[in-house]
Amino acid sequence: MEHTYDFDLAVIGSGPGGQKAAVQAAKLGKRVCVIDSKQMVGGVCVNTGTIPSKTLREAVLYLTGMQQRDMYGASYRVKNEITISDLLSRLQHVIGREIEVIRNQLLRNHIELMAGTASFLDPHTLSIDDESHGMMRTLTADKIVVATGTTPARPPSIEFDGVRVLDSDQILTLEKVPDSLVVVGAGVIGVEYASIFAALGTRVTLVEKRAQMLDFCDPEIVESLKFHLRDLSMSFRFGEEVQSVESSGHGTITTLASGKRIAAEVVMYSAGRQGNTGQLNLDLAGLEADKRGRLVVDEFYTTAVPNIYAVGDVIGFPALAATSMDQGRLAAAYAFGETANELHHLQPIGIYTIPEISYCGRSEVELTKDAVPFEVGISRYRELARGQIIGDSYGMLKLIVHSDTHEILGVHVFGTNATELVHIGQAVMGCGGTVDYLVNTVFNYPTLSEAYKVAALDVANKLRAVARITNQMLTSEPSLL
Ligand SMILES: Cc1cc2nc3c(=O)[nH]c(=O)nc-3n(C[C@H](O)[C@H](O)[C@H](O)COP(=O)(O)OP(=O)(O)OC[C@H]3O[C@@H](n4cnc5c(N)ncnc54)[C@H](O)[C@@H]3O)c2cc1C
Ligand SMILES: NC(=O)c1ccc[n+]([C@@H]2O[C@H](COP(=O)([O-])OP(=O)(O)OC[C@H]3O[C@@H](n4cnc5c(N)ncnc54)[C@H](O)[C@@H]3O)[C@@H](O)[C@H]2O)c1
Repeated sequence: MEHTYDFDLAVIGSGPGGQKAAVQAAKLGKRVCVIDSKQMVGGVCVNTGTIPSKTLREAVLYLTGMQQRDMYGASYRVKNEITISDLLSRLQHVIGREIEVIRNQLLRNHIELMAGTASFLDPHTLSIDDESHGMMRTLTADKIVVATGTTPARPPSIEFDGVRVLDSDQILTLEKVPDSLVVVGAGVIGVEYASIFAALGTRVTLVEKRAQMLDFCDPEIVESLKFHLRDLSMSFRFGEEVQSVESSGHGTITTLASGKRIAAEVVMYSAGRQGNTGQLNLDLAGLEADKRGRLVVDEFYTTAVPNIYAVGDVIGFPALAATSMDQGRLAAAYAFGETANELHHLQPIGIYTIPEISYCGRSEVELTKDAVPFEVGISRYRELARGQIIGDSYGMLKLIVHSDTHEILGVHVFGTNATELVHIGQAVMGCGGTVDYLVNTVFNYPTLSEAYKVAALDVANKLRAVARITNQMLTSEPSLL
C-alpha cells in the first residue's frame, strides 16, 4: 500500500543548504516544508556567520577609510570614533533584508516555513517543538533533508560569559569595540575577525596551536597577509595552546601552556565548530553522528537511512555557504530522481580577511610535491592603472601554469576584489583553457582583471626564455672540450 505523507520533502534547517534543497524540490512540483527556529531564518549564514561577518568587514572598511589611506594619508578616517552601533546598524539592515528575501523566495515557491526545533520520531516522522508559541506538532514526509549546520565548539574548561569570554557567534553582541582582544584559533573565522578588529584599532593577539595559519593557502600570500596584520599591531602566538582563561570586571587573562599570560579586554574563541545533531533524536531514525556531531553521506548526499539526506556544514568539509547551497540543490534532485551533474571539482576558496585572499586550483607546494613542472606568472596591482586609481599598492595575482601543456593549474589572488577576480581563472580552468587564451585576450582597461593578462604574459616570457636557451643548446656546435 502506498504511504501518503504530509509532505514530499521536509527540510530541517533554513540555511543555504536547506533553502536550496527546498526550492529545488518545489521546482519539481513537490510539497515541501522547511523547519527552523523563528529567530534563525536564513541559518548561521544569515544570522551569525557569513553575512554578519562580511557586512561588519564592509562597515569597517568604509568607516575607517583604510582603503583610501594610500591616497589621503595615514590619518584619513571617515569617522573618528567608530562605535558598535555604527557597525550594528549596517548589520541589522543587511540581515533584515536577507531574511525578507529568503522568506519571499520560499513563499513564492509555495514552501511552508514552520517555526520550531525538529527531532525524529521515526525515519519519516518529525516532531516540531515551537517553543515561542508553546506548541508541539508532528508531521510526516517521504524524504527528509537534514541541513542543521554547526555551532561553535566550546572547550568545557572555559567559562563563556557572553561579555568578556565569547564564541564567534557572541562577538556580534559586543557592547563596545574592545581596546584589546585575544582570538583563540587561527582558522578562517579567527583570522577574519582578528583582521576586522585590528583594522578598527583593537590590539589583537592571535593564538593558534598549529605552527602556522591558513596552511592550505599559498605561503607567499599568507606571508603578505601576516605582514599587513603585524602592521595593524597584531601579535601572533603560533605553536601555543590556551590553558585557561580568567575573567573579571577588570578584564581577562589568557594563560598559555608555555606559561605566557596575555591581558585583554575580551577573548574570542574560534577553535572549530560542532555539528548540530544533538537535538535530532537520530537514533529514532536509525542514524548516528560522529564525535563532532557530523553525519556521513554518500555521493548522493544520502545517509545510512535511504530516505534521509544530509547537506551543508553538518556533513563537514568544506563547510562553506557556497558549497552547502549546491549540495542542497543536488540532494533534492537526487531524492526525486532528477538527473543532475555532481559538483565540479574546481571550487574557489575566499577568505575575507583585510586584505582578502582567494584561490582556485592547485598551489606551488602541492605541484612541487607531485613533481608537476610549472611556471609562475605574477602581476602586482601597483603596476596596474586600476591598482593606482584605487590606491591598492600591495595586491597581487599569481598564475600557475603547466610548463609543457600551458594548462592553468592554479590562480592565487591577494588584495582588493580577490574573491571576485578568482572566478575568471576558475572559468578558464574549468573550460580547460590554457595560458595562451589569456595572452590572446583583450581585457577592459583600466581594470584589476588586467592582472590576468599581465601574469599570463609573465608566464609566456619565462616559458619562451626556457625554450630559447634549450633550442640554442640543442642546435649549437658540440663543445670541443
Ligand atoms: C563567522 C563565520 C563566517 C563565515 N563566512 C563564510 C564565507 O565568507 N563564505 C562561505 O562560503 N561560508 C562562510 N561561513 C560558513 C557558512 O556560514 C556555512 O557553511 C553555511 O551557513 C552552512 O549552511 P547550512 O545549510 O549547513 O546551514 P546553517 O547556515 O549552518 O544553518 C543551519 C540551520 O539549521 C537550524 N537547525 C539546527 N538544528 C535544528 C533542528 N533540530 N530543527 C530545526 N532547525 C534546526 C539552525 O537554527 C540553523 O538556522 C562562515 C561561517 C561562520 C560561522
Ligand atoms: N571565508 C570563508 O569561506 C569562511 C569564513 C569563516 C568560516 N568558514 C568556515 O567555517 C568553518 C569553521 O571555522 P573555524 O575557524 O572555527 O574552525 P577551524 O577548525 O578551521 O579552525 C580552528 C583553529 O583553531 C585552532 N585551535 C583549536 N583549539 C585551540 C586552542 N585551544 N588554542 C589555540 N588554537 C586552537 C585549530 O588548530 C584551528 O587552526 C570552517 O570550515 C570554514 O571553512 C569559512
